[in-house]
Amino acid sequence: MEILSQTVDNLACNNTCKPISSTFHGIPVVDLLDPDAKTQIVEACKEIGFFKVINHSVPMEFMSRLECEAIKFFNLPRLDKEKYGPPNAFGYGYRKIGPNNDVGWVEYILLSTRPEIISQDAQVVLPGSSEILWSLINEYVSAVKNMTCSILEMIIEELKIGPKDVLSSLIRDEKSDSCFRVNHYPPCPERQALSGENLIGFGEHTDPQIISVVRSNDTSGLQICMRDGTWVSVPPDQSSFFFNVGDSMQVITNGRFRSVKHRVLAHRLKSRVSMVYFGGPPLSTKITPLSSLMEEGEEELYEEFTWSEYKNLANKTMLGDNRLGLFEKPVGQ
Ligand SMILES: C=C1C[C@]23C[C@@]1(O)CC[C@H]2[C@@]12CC[C@H](O)[C@@](C)(C(=O)O1)[C@H]2[C@@H]3C(=O)O
Ligand SMILES: O=C(O)CCC(=O)C(=O)O
Ligand SMILES: [Fe+2]
Repeated sequence: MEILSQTVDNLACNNTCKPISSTFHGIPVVDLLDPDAKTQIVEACKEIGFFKVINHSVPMEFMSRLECEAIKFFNLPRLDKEKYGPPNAFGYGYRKIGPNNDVGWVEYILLSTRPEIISQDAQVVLPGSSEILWSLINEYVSAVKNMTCSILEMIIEELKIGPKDVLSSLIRDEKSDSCFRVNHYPPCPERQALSGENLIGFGEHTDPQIISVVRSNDTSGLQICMRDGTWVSVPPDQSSFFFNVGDSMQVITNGRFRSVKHRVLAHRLKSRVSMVYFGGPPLSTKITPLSSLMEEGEEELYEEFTWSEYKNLANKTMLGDNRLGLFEKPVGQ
């Protein structure tokens, strides 16, 4: 009990957070049927590193069926779920996020999307009775991956560099080190709700990959950090997708696109369920600015690294650390 109450206290959002404006209505919304969609996506990646996509190709039933099955899994008794964890690096996780003592008011399933790992995970991570959950995850991930590839191709077209599949081929590659996570944030405890504090569901961080795609139920909680350091709440929309620029994309564009800092606060009354696809390249990929994007005389802002090096380093950091900062070149060198 002692440990539990300590954990809860550690999770309270403290005063180091800058003031939060209420729900933000300025999130860029990109309608994929709009002829200007490509321009809007690139603009959003530069300005905020975050945008919402509507009129996409993923059927609503893929999302709602997966959400239903995931809720059934999270409703299992704790001991049953814990047979599939703690995640190493994949599996069921409860409260603990990553390998370095980060905690959140969250439970989750974390999976690789690599075919050989995903089939191995199927036995380890999910209960035999969850074959349905398993097939819904596969169906969902493959649809979201296709949509993500189209977005990456639109970005390349808008930047007027080629070839068109220079980024999408990385996440279509069968060795692509992409992963998928289903998060469940239970309502925050009564004690916390009464004191007026919000619990941190998932602490502030940037995603290390190229791009991440979030879909959630209708419960708010996701917040993004704007350029001036203020946190704004993203209004939930269960039929849309929210794209985050990741650290690797910031490097690939030599700082033109912004890897957005984000976090999740637990809701007082309602559960939040989110599904996040993280598009990552094969482990051996060199993460460097696209040469076709670089202007004459432009200097690379980061030291060269491979995705495997970055991932290994990320696993040694705390969630909120500035991982990319470790690779920044001193200005003027
Ligand atoms: C604390 C950590 C969890 C994390 C690995 C890390 O050491 C730092 C990055 C974290 C993050 C954030 C985005 C994704 O949710 C995630 C799967 C990822 O690739 O990087 C998590 C990692 C994790 O939960 O293992
Ligand atoms: O739950 C969410 O909306 C976002 C979760 C997240 O940022 C993550 O899993 O990396
Ligand atoms: Fe994230």
